[in-house]
Amino acid sequence: MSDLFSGLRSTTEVYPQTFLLPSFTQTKMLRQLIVTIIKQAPFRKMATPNGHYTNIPLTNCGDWGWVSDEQGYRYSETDPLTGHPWPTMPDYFYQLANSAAAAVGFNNFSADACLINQYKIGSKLGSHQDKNERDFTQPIVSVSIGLPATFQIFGHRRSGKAVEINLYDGDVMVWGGQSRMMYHAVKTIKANPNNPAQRYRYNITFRSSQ
Ligand SMILES: O=C(O)CCC(=O)C(=O)O
Ligand SMILES: [Fe+2]
Repeated sequence: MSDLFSGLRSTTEVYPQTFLLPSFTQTKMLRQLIVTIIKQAPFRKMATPNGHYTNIPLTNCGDWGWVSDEQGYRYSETDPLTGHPWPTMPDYFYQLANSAAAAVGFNNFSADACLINQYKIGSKLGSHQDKNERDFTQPIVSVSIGLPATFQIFGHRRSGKAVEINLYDGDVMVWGGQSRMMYHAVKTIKANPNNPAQRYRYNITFRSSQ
């Protein structure tokens, strides 16, 4: 683990091969880097195959970006909004993803895609699997910034009883191995009574897409 991202509280396995790394990172630099990224590739909702739009505005950085349109979900080397390559993944992001993965035993993680979601108060993310990547031996590394959230783990069923994990600014989750294909969701984001000025939650997921 690098000194930059050493955890303050202890790591827990919240579900088989799903790890919570509380306060693993500071988020000031991450926010600044997101500001730079969205100047080149703004947050946007994307059309979905069922004729709707994604609930959550999103963007990407890295060699590949997750995209959705009427045809389906996939990874693309270019931003459909601009036709340009996605912004380069900042080295700081790459180091963070690697050190989080390595901290829980995924030593060869190499993210080539980085999806950034923007949640406002009242928004949520429905149950889904992250399954558009090619190599399911590689984990997902997920970083929470801003407003708290409740992350739900359903396991191999889409719904039913969930394990609920509270996620706060700076928390990182890593899931891989037998959890890699788990169904997961984010419950409706609420205002933070400890910080009423906070308006958004950002989530960055690092993926090995190819
Ligand atoms: O926002 C989160 O914590 C999870 C996001 C997620 O599951 C996704 O982007 O696929
Ligand atoms: Fe996901």
